[in-house]
Amino acid sequence: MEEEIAYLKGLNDAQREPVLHKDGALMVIAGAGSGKTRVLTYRIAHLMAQGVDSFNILALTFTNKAAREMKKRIADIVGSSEAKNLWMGTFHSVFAKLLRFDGSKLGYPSNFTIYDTQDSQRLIASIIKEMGLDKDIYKYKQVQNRISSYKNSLITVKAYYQNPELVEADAMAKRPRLGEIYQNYVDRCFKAGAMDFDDLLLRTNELLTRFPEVLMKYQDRFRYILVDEYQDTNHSQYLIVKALADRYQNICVVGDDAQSIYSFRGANISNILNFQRDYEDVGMYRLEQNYRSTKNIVNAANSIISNNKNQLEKVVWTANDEGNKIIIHRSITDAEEGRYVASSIWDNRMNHQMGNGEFAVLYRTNSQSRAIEDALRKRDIPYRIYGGLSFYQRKEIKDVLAYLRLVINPKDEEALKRVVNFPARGIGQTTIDKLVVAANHYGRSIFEVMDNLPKLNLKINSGTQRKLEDFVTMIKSFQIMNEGSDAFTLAEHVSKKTGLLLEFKKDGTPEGIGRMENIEELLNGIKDFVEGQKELADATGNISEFLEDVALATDLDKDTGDDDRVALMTIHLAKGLEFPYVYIVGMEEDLFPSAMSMNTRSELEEERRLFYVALTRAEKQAYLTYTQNRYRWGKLIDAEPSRFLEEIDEQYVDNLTPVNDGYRYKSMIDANIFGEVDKSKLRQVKPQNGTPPPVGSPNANQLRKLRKLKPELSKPSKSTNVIDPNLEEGSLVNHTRFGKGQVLKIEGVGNDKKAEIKFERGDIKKLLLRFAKLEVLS
Ligand SMILES: Nc1ncnc2c1ncn2[C@@H]1O[C@H](COP(=O)(O)OP(=O)(O)OP(=O)(O)O)[C@@H](O)[C@H]1O
Ligand SMILES: [Mg+2]
Repeated sequence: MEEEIAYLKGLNDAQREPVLHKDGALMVIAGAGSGKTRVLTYRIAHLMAQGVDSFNILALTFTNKAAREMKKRIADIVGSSEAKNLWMGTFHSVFAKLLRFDGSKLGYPSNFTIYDTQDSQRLIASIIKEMGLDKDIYKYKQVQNRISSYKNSLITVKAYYQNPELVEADAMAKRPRLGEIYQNYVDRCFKAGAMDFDDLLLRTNELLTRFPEVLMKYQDRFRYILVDEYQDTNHSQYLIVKALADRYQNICVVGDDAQSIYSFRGANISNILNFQRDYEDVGMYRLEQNYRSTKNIVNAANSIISNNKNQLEKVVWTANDEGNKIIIHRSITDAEEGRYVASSIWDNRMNHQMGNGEFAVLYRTNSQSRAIEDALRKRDIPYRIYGGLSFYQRKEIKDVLAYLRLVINPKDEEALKRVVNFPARGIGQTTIDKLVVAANHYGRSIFEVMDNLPKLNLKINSGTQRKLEDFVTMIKSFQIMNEGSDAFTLAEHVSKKTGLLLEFKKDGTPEGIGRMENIEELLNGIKDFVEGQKELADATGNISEFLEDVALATDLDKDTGDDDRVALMTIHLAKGLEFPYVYIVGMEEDLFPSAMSMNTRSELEEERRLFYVALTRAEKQAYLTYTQNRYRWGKLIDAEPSRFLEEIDEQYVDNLTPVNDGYRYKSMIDANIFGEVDKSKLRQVKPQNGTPPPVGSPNANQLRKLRKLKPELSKPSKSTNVIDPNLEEGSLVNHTRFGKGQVLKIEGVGNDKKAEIKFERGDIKKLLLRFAKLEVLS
């Protein structure tokens, strides 16, 4: 009879079993893309179809987005609005809701505030300051981490003091007063009627243990409990689930030990291993068929994860197409990496009629988004940053840009209003209002009014008048400096001289420091821009060129309501999601694997699982990119390719083409993949030193050597080229930044040789061949 239920046709045999499993405990352990989430979804639909009241079902997902999608899918399957009644969401959102009902028993108001991580960090930073502790020893982020991990292990302040090992460990780490900070922090949150993220779990546990009648109520309510991504539940979450499921034991969990990536937040893989011990008569299911990805991607992912010693035995295969090989791309700088990603997305969109939403760019840390964002903006490719603000939307970035705009155009009113009193210099709103009135009256700009105060009787007191004049003088001094300086030199000077950097630095809060770091990152970007402009024969690299560049770009920030955007996010956030095209950027040692996670085997294995998660997000095509040099704090750092690149079985990878400056992955690879360029027409550039380049993909050994091969060029500014003798008028070329184009004209000799090129994007540029990153296609 069950075979007749139409929706079960959407499942294979192995998936159908756990969906149809009767009451009791069951667990599905299976690799990425094998339909675990699908099983969970269908099981809920099936329960409802069998008459289980939707009010009695609790489903815990990894993201709220996943919950929304699941609800929609369930509504589709059971064809009713009943799905609305399901309690479904992340642990945090579901238990925040529960605490709003019953948290009053613990003394919290029902409208308690939820502190996000930044709020918590800020509070901890001020407690450290108030206690007069050394902030270099008591680093607020570390302290917050520590407190968070105690909470997730249900170690209250009292329990902390009762555990000599913990107290000792903190004392050894020169933080003997950590317990006091913890106590103060808890008190302050409580007094403020606030819970932090960890409290949402900790207090739920407290509620369920201290008040049996509350526990009974929810046990009775949630007769069926389902948990996605079970491998990443922490101890606190584990205990909540266990308590709630204890009465009926109708619990279904799905997970993949190979995708456990939150142990740094206390996730505990033993939850999976102990499941059979925790419940009676557990139904165990395995799924092996991956429906998401091509054979190449599935096999490559398997080859990576096989390097981990600690893992459950598992098979993953797919009946999907072979697909394209994974593309590895090397660039000289992170900016070039961004441009490669943008141009590749551009090409894929064109050649495969793809929407922007079918692309994702994944990175290990948030700050990597800047270079990618810059490149996407330049190509007018809409994107969305998940889990953070887009770079140019940030307040401090807008502040710096406002000053720079004023240097170029003091009449820029918005810019002037934004910064005339920031950092604060005692120019109040009344004064500004007077200036605006006068400006309107005389038909002049506010700046001009400010510049002529003695002649205009505006009834502004002499003290304020002086402050206004100082501001004018400062902007004028920037203008003078601008005449002989490039954009970076000026921007750095402006950031310091205006007091912006200092303002955020002395603020001392985590937020202030974050803002300061963002300004540094902006300066990195400007520096890189200046280097790039050196290629252009008619560019100077000054600030107005930079601003023009950004102005075009920032238009993209305006929300057009268009949801078709490239997704940018950290790998951690990408868990459970899927995209046809996935770019994993920054495949470099110390970045991925992260420098902070290489001390023990288990840390390294977690990084490897993270890589496995990243790669298995891709349906059709995966790109892995890395760069030889990366800007950090305005300095160029040598980077080595990630060890993970070597770990992929080479048969699934399309790799580098050697060129004269050591090796370089060339954009011919992607051109070739998408059938635009006949590979045989691509010439290989001869090496300078006479040794013929190895042909084809390098093997692991070659890659290893490559990792050791120090980049010849430690700064892009020095990266002068040997001009390709085949370059002539009419040649088809590919530029790392501007894409494909045709040479219209060549002029000059020697170091001055320039080419005028019409690019496919529509613009004509004159490039200095000595610097231009050009490749001759034919
Ligand atoms: N039997 C099936 N028929 C068709 N498509 C399927 C089937 N099973 C799964 N899929 C599709 O395969 C993709 C992967 O499924 P799903 O997201 O459920 O896998 P998962 O095991 O949860 O993956 P992850 O480990 O990444 O969370 C989804 O697009 C899903 O709709
Ligand atoms: Mg899933």
